[in-house]
Amino acid sequence: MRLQLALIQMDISFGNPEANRQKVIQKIGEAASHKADIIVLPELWNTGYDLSRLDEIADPDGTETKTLLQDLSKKHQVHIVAGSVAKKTASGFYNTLYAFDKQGIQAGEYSKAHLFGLMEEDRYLQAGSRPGLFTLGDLPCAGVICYDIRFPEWTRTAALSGAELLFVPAEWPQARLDHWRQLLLTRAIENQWFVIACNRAGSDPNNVFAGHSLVSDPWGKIIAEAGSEETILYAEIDPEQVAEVRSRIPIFSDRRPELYTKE
Ligand SMILES: O=C(O)CCC(=O)C(=O)O
Repeated sequence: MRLQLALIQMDISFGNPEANRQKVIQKIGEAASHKADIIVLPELWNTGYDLSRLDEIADPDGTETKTLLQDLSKKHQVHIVAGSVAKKTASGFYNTLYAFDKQGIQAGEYSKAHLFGLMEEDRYLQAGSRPGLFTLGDLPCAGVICYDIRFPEWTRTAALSGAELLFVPAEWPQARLDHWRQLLLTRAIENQWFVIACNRAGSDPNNVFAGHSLVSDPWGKIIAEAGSEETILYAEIDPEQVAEVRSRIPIFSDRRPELYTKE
């Protein structure tokens, strides 16, 4: 069965969760009316990178985000990979992805494992340490966030755990657009899965962001790619292509894990 994807490549209002929340409600409504099966949001869509004000603006325990996205996925009968939000907990702040199925049930939660020093995440955030595995309907999925795609061991771990679709919410800067595209396609080819990457558009006081959300098939072929402007990127995929590519070149059964034990 083919699936319709909608990636919401939005600009994010710096440090203004209420404005971002209103935009997310409107964009999810628009994507749902295009008959999307899965809607994807970018990284830190509630606050942007206004990290020094997290105490004031991060979502306490993610409660507001979870309530909103549960309601929207149920109302529109659509799976939502809700990008990530800044979350405030008793043990500090996290950059956390949530996923909800069409019934409005929370399917997954993942906190960014590799913190990006160039954007001061290591100063303000705590790192997650659990993999982001979840199921939408009967689709085995994984989520990682932005800088995480530079760590092939981490995405390989998710593929070895059975994921066939990788979701990547991001706030990736324009300055390294070439890395973004090459890393995403490489992660797709080496793990023979779909890569569904939703970046933000626009800029904040410190960075201009690249946009260029993209969807790659398990062969590394780009199915859809956005430009740099705010948009909703639509793409159609056939999840059965994963099994077909994995049987054509059987890298998982050809692996030699006994050779890969440097650490
Ligand atoms: O790795 C990069 O070049 C960008 C990463 C990034 O912007 C992030 O993790 O927020």
